[in-house]
Amino acid sequence: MNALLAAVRGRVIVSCQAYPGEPMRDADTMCRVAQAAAAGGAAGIRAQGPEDLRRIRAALDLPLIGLWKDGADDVFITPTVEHAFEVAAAGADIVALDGTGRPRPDGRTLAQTVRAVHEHTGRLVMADVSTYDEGVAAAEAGADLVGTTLAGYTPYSRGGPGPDLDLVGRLARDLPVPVIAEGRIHTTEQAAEAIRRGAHAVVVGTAITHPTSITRWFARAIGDACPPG
Ligand SMILES: CC(=O)N[C@H](C=O)[C@@H](O)[C@H](O)[C@H](O)COP(=O)(O)O
Repeated sequence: MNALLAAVRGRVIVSCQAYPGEPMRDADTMCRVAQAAAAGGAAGIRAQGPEDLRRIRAALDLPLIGLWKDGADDVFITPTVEHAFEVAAAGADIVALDGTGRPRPDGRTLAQTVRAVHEHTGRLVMADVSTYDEGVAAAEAGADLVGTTLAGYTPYSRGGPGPDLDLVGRLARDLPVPVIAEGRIHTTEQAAEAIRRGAHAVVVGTAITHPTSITRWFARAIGDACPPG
């Protein structure tokens, strides 16, 4: 097995991302968040945007999954080959990209995109998918690993408050490549269950690195528990 994949096997990868307009949307801040996650035992970091990736690459010697969210269209995770090349140039070891079957803005197929990343950058490709069929197709298209990242984020996939652990289990059982459990994993129990179901590694973002969401969860729970009056 590839050394990078071996290094994250059975471990947590922490996604360090802030959204446009948020107070933590700043490369130095994201780098510090990544360093804090590393101190807690993160086996790898997932981060977005060339600037954040460059900063994190310079500060940490951990496997780095990079992506670039761009565009409001359906395909927004590293939508074109040019985005993928930039992500690789910024220091990502693994380029994460949309692995659904939807049309890509540059007109390339997923297989053509994966091949281009392999040939021009030598990096591994993580295909972010939303369904079982997309996972199978992504592995056939040459993706080195498949993530359940987009489950619940396409109009035709299953959403819900928690992670799609059934999807994780089915893909892990059937795919010839490692499956990464990612998306709405909010508790340690869910993360452990993903590993039990065969996930190679677990990516956790919001529950570790997004204080606004975490605060909202507590505020809502306390509000619901508060007696009226
Ligand atoms: C759908 C989408 O755009 N997902 C993004 C992918 O990089 C991130 O916004 C998520 O935070 C990441 O996938 C981790 O998931 P969660 O934050 O639920 O643990």
